[in-house]
Amino acid sequence: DSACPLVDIDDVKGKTYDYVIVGGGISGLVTANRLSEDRDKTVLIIERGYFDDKPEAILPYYAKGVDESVMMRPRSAPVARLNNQTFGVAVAAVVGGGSVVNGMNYMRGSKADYDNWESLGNSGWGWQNLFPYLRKSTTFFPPSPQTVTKFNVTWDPAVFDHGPLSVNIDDLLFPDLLSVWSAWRVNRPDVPKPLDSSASIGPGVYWQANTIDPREGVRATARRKYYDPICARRKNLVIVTGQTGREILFRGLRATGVEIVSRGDGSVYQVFARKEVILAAGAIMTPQLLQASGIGPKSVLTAAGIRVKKDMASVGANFQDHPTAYMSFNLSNLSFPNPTTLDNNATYNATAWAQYALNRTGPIATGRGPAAAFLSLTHITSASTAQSISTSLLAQNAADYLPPIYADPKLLRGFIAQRAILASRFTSNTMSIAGFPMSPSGASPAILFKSLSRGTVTLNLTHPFALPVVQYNTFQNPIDLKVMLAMVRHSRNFWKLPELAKFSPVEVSPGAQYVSDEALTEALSKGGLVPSLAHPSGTCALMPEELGGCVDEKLRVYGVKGLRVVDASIMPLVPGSGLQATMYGIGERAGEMIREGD
Ligand SMILES: Cc1cc2nc3c(=O)[nH]c(=O)nc-3n(C[C@H](O)[C@H](O)[C@H](O)COP(=O)(O)OP(=O)(O)OC[C@H]3O[C@@H](n4cnc5c(N)ncnc54)[C@H](O)[C@@H]3O)c2cc1C
Repeated sequence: DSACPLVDIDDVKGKTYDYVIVGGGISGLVTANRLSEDRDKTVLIIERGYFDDKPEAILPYYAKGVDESVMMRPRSAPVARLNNQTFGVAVAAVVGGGSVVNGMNYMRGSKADYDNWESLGNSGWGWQNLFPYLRKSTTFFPPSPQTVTKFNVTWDPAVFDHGPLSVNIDDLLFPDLLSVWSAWRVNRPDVPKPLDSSASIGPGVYWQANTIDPREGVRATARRKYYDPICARRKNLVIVTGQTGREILFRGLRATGVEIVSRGDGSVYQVFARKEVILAAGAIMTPQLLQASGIGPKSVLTAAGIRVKKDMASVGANFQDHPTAYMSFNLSNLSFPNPTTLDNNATYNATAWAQYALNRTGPIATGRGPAAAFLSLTHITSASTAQSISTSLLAQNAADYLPPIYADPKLLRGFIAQRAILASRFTSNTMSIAGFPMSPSGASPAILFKSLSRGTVTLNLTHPFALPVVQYNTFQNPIDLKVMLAMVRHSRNFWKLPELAKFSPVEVSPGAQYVSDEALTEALSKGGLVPSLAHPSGTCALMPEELGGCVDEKLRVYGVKGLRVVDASIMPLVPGSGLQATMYGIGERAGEMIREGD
């Protein structure tokens, strides 16, 4: 299926295409697929990475780790409130982008997450408008009837379609999952009927799908599902690999093409866009490319010696991710098999690989986490605490807890608009603020979905074409820490439930000895807490320009012509979920919108 002709760079140099897309990750490949449905239009994708056919890119088993050979890992700037640690920033560089290396969890945000986008002044970007595209991208594969019955797995078939991306719920569910699952549902009359998280219902305890094709037992990637099946037939779609788009070319303020540097020999050449240049390089690299091309904060561009084409503070601001406390517990008396059996039991391991070789099923064809609790602030604290957090948030002088770029009045106005929406959601039980993936192994991450702190992505001032400077600014806003501490305590209390006593859970990280706010904060800030779950977003936000937006409702970059952004940079507020489901939906929508000349 991947017998697609590899295009030589010499065939592309100096040529003109209708659309030039920078980045062949999720959004780039989905957009390209839909654009090239019109055979009269030519589409070129420029991708920094290469096609990767290693087992790591194909077997679901390998999602337990990340194949570093296809990653760029810019080192973040020190994070002041995490003991000045620096962190490797997860940026995929491979055809298929994040979909080739990610954890394969397929989850959509809740309705509220997308409605928040619309409330920021982005008409047509609420759940109702986005849902058809989320749905359109997917085909759902349930587990076997036996598994469905034994675990009472539930989902709503109406939220899936017959789209290119196969998503499944694993057939292999570990027996102890039943205990953990029912413990999450104890004392939770307010949590809605469990479904699959793709139903976007809001806070609750849900099954969650994986981007796996169970018919072949392989990871379902943007490449495998949106590129391989069409590449041989669509002569109007071309991808060049190992090529980095380093500067957008302009005639006046109209984008006319891209300057490219070849990873192989460093040669530099140009390609041209008759209609549009489309950025799909992801939330870390797109703002870098915009800034390197003269679109970004004047202060940064001037300091880097770049001529300002459009002074825009929003490029690289509003950076959000999901800080995560990797809590863990030692569990005893686990049933057989459990999530650790594959690594600990040689016989089971050998049988699993044999089963995979025979018919592509079993543990090697299985995803990582079939279920998670998505909780609101009122769930993890109480209605009155949530109210007081919301009130104290609104009472803050916003600029006190934001990076210096927010001296820009539009950016500050935009943040204050975001804050008003989040503060009201904090008390409403419509939006998940914390995620707790569920595994009967003792691994118990606590994911903060709704940071109020904002990071930045900025050019390396002395080497503008090098990897950018990533400032997470985790916990700059003290409310984030307050919520994270509440989440850690919530998780501790969870593992003390009588329903889980048979496992005799013992907290290993951060460690039960850390009790006070101060002790817990110190322990977390020295280790176990990371600023990112590889969900960078927001760095060229879809918002009105007077609120510090970067792209308009048609994803066009403000102030210039012929230039759009379609990747995770556009999310004005990060959803309470992994990002890939939303990125497939945005790619679908962008492709249709651009094709129809909107
Ligand atoms: C390790 C990891 C685990 C994750 N786990 C999950 C998960 O379990 N569930 C979930 O929902 N989400 C997960 N995600 C997030 C999800 O995969 C991303 O949000 C999603 O891929 C973003 O899509 P995108 O189109 O914005 O960017 P990407 O998919 O990252 O695509 C960007 C592409 O642009 C290319 N590129 C960058 N710069 C240039 C340039 N200058 N020139 C040419 N090409 C360029 C890159 O090589 C890449 O292929 C994970 C991500 C990672 C990295």
